[in-house]
Amino acid sequence: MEDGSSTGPDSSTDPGSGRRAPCVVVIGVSGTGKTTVARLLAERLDAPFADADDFHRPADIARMAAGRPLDDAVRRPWLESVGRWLHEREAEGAGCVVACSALKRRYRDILRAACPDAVFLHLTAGHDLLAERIGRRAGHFMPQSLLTSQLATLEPLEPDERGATLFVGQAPELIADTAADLLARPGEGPGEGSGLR
Ligand SMILES: Nc1ncnc2c1ncn2[C@@H]1O[C@H](COP(=O)(O)OP(=O)(O)OP(=O)(O)O)[C@@H](O)[C@H]1O
Ligand SMILES: O=C(O)[C@H](O)[C@@H](O)[C@H](O)[C@H](O)CO
Repeated sequence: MEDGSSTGPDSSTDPGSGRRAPCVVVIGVSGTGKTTVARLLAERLDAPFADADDFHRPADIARMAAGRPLDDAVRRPWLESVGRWLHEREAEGAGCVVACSALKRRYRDILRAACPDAVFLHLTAGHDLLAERIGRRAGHFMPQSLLTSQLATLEPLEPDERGATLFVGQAPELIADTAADLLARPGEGPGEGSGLR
């Protein structure tokens, strides 16, 4: 629609919907498939992808590999660096997808402070499915023994947090399709807990 107005959509706005390209944070405990699903979702959205594991200090990777969980103090600078990545991508306007555990509400607050429009997709599954997936995964620093601590630390999305929760029993491609669909229709989800808030 050409009306000569100077207040039309900027380069970050989907001309079809008038919405900005989303900045998505795929969250959840170890083994839920954050990296796998976030990568597929980024492809579907044609948006930049990052894995928050790549932002950890080597000493923190070594700590987790040795079976010692990170604590709030150690996670803060890591989350702030993930927040800077989100902030930069938001400024570029092409949307983005990052896989980042962001287990606690206050961790997500750090990311939201950097990127206020961030949408959180929480991937969930029960202990046994996750333990089985982590056990089968090769070449990753995260030991299965930290799953208990991850689940104990987890604070699910609260009602005022923008996002949705997806159970990960299906193939990763189907989960990414569902996520892309939810993002394309915010506010039209099938109901509390399953739609995008
Ligand atoms: N939906 C799925 N169905 C079956 N296997 C999956 C699914 N999603 C991921 N996997 C497999 O489960 C393992 C864990 O996936 P992934 O590394 O993506 O999880 P993650 O949440 O990023 O874990 P971490 O936080 O420990 O890095 C991988 O071997 C992956 O191939
Ligand atoms: O906050 C944390 O405890 C860490 O971010 C972990 O979640 C790991 O990085 C991840 O799960 C392993 O890949």
